Order: sequence, then C-alpha cells, then structure tokens
Amino acid sequence: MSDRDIQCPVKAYIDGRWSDASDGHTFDVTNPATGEIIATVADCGVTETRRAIAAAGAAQKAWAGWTANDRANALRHWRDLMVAHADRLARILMLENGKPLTEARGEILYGASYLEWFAEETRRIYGEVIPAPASDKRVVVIRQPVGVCAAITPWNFPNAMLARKAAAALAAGCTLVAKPAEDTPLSALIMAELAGEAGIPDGVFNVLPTSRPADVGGELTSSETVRKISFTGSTEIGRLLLGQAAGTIKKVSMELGGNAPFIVFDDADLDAAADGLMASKFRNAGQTCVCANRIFVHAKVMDAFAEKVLDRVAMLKVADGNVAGAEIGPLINEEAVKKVERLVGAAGTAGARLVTGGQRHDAGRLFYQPTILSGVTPSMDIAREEIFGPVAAMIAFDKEDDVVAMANDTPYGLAAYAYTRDLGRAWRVSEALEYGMVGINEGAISNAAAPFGGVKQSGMGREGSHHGIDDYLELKYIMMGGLGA
Ligand SMILES: NC(=O)c1ccc[n+]([C@@H]2O[C@H](COP(=O)([O-])OP(=O)(O)OC[C@H]3O[C@@H](n4cnc5c(N)ncnc54)[C@H](O)[C@@H]3O)[C@@H](O)[C@H]2O)c1
Ligand SMILES: O=C[C@H](O)CS(=O)(=O)O
Repeated sequence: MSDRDIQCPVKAYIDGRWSDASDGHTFDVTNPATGEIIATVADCGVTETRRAIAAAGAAQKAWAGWTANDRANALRHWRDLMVAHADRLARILMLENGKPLTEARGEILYGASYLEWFAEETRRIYGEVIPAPASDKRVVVIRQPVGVCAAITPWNFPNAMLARKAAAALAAGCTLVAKPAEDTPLSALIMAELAGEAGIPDGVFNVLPTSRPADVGGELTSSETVRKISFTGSTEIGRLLLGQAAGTIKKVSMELGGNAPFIVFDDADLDAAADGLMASKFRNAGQTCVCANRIFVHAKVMDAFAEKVLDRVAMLKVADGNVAGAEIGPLINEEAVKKVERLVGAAGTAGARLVTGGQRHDAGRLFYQPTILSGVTPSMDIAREEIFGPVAAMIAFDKEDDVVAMANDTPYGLAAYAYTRDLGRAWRVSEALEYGMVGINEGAISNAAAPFGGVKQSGMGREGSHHGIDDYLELKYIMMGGLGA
C-alpha cells in the first residue's frame, strides 16, 4: 500500500458534513521521513471559518441541553472508537508527523485518555448553595458552558493536543471549531470522522484544515460568536493570538513553549536519572514542550552520569517510523533541522564539547543524530532557546542554590525535573522551581488526571485533571428574593 492509500478524510468537517474549500484551494501533506506527498487536503479560508463558527453557534444550546449522562456516553463512545481504531489512527499520525509507530499508538491512547477523563468530569459540574444575607433570600451559584470555542493545535501531538481540548470543551457543553497544524491535519480529520460515528451532533465538533493559519486564526479570534480561544503552540504565536483575542475579550487558554531544566544532584540514583532523561529528552525526537532542554549535572557525578547517558544514546534506533524498533524519527521539516544545526554549531563555537552525534542522520533528509554536548553554559543559545530536537545539552553545577537560580533564569515555566534521594532537597527544589509542573525522580509526567500547564511565558490555564473543565465554564450567581412567608 502506498502512502497515498491512507484511507483518511481530506475535506473540512463542518456541521457534520465533509466540505471542500469554496475557492477549491488544496494543500499537500507530506511524510517527513520520506518527503512523499501522502494526501491533498481542502485548504480552508475565511468563508469556511465563518461557516464553521455559525454551525457551532447553532448547535451549542442544544448540545448544552443534553443531560450530563448523555454527553458522557457520547464522549465515552468517541473514546471507544479511537481505541478500537488505534492502529489505523497511529499509522496516519506516523505518516504525517514522522514519530515511530509505537509512539504514535501511544499518543492515540493518550488522547483517548482525555476523552475518558472528561466523559466522567461532565457528570461532576457541580454548583453551590451559599448562606443568604437575609431570611427571605436564597443564593446559588451554577456553572454554565462558555459557548462556542476555538482550538488551535500544534503538529507535535496532532491527536492528543486536540483531544485534550475537545474533551474538556464538549464535556462542559461547549461546541468547538478546531484548526490543526498545516503539517499534520489528518489526525484531526479522522478524529472528526469518529466523532460523527460516536453520535456527536452536527456542528458540535468542526475541523478546518488549512495552509493559511493567519486567515483562519484571524477570523476565529475576531468573531463575536467565539467566546474562547484554546491554543497550544509556540510562545510567539500565543502572544499574537492573545493580542487578537483581546479585541473581543475572549477567554483564553495558552499552552506554550518550554525550556525544561533537568537537574541531577550528587546523591541521585544515576541509572534512574539516565533512564528518566531518555524518557524526557528523546520522546518524539526531542520535539515536545516538556522535553529536558538544559541538563544540569552536579560536577561530582558528571562523568559517571554522562557515560550512562552515552551508553543509552548509542543504543537508540534512528529510522522511519514504519521500521520495527524505530525510536527516533525525523524532525518535522527543514526549518526544524536547520534550527537544531544552528544551536549545535553555535554551542561548539562557544566552547561546548561534542560527545556524540552533531549532524544529520543518513536515515533521511530530516533525520538528526541523537546528540550529547558537554561543557554547555547557561549563556549559550542552546540553553536559552527551546531546542526541539534530539540534543542533550549538559551543564555542570556545584551548589543547590546556584542550580535553582540557573533553572529559573528563563522566560519559560512549563516543566522541570530533579533527581535526588534527599527528601528535604526534593521539597525545597520542587517549591523553589518556577514551573507549572515538576517531576522528582520522574522524567515522564504527562497524564490526564494531572493539571498540565505552565507559568510565566509558558502560558495560562490548565488542561486535564478536574481543573481542566473550569476553563470551559462560566460561574453564574443567582440571588432569589421575595421568599418571605
Ligand atoms: N505547552 C504545551 O502543551 C505545548 C504542547 C505542544 C507544543 N508546544 C509548543 O509548540 C511549539 C511547536 O509547535 P508548532 O511549531 O506547531 O508551534 P506554532 O506556534 O508554530 O503553531 C501552532 C499552531 O498555531 C498555528 N498558527 C501559526 N501561526 C498562526 C497565526 N498567525 N494565527 C493563527 N494560528 C497560527 C499553526 O498553524 C499551528 O496550528 C513549541 O514551542 C512547543 O513547545 C507546547
Ligand atoms: O509537547 C507537549 C505536549 O503537551 C506533550 S505531552 O502532553 O507531554 O505528551
């Protein structure tokens, strides 16, 4: 079967129907591992965006009127279909994103876990009764859906990042217009196909594939009907969308960039720390927002730890995601590879030592060798910027206070990690790190039950956990008067 026989929708999903772009525009989706065109997709613009917003607006009140039980059953059915079709969805995700098939399948199940979580949360949208200020009054607080929401999602987790938003939005009784990344629209389209099969009503979940994100985003952020923007992507674009959403005072959720410190203290279990680093640093070829980006290692254990990491990195299999045992796939595009080459080159020029890797891999044009750099300093670009590639940048430190200060010296605040067997140090460091999420002796921290999100310029709001639905609800206070006998 050629890559073009991928059995996936290629049109926009608006109001429960598949639709071409009104101007007939299309764009190609390519496999980053081979450069092959795998699909040609409807290229939505302002016209389609307006149609989708209108459909979401028309459907919202009826969807919010479903009982919690019925909404829960529909979300659960959607989740069951995603799991039942996991192999098919994983193959499509692998073809458009490049990640190894095993990782792609893991992402499908991870995305499904958010549908499962919020299918249950929809049953727990509780209100409050507050003691009234007078005997002839009663005070209650109810929680109601925000209304029509928009989701703009990245290419690195094209299923899970959308599932994480759609699950919470629909559970709250909102309707959603989703714009996936131009590199990876297919995962969102096949989610729409399954949403329809699950009985999610027309207009509740709409997907606009496009190669014109500014046109679609401009319409979503300026529409009076759209009450909320939920964005996952770079801090740069998040900042732009925040400004655009201000015009209509929209609610916003921002899941943005990161620069995660990974701290190995001298009392750490070095094998556990090396395993944790492999889980954090090399997942998705280093293209995740929570990847270890700066690896701080106590000087006393630097040599021993670096050797353990080198042994593990040398075992990594770099290959097309289709190849059995593949662990490191390609980066998403030429621009991404050029950024990694720039950061590694600049680090070398500034005095860092190349331990292994440091150039493109012969598996293909967009593949980059798993790389370790030592002698990195906090002032180097590779420590200041989000690498978004399979490069471990090692920085030596001596004192706990110094490494916490260095870890916090960044505009970002998404995820941080520390390895120590000292309980007091674990608490001191966890509380001192200025991040939304901290892993102690753990390199893989993302799960649906936990509040995922960052502080500072890594964003605002939380996704997942019982907190995640709050971003899609409004509080309404009702005082009932004139109740005297
Ligand atoms: N915090 C998180 O949960 C999280 C998760 C994944 C990725 N990210 C971050 O995302 C970045 C990488 O993803 P990316 O390259 O897709 O990010 P990106 O910001 O370039 O794109 C993200 C989305 O924004 C859209 N977009 C781009 N320009 C736009 C515009 N002018 N108007 C409207 N939409 C626009 C893109 O089409 C895409 O759908 C990294 O910084 C990574 O850390 C964060
Ligand atoms: O890229 C960041 C995503 O949020 C990835 S995950 O949630 O950690 O899987």
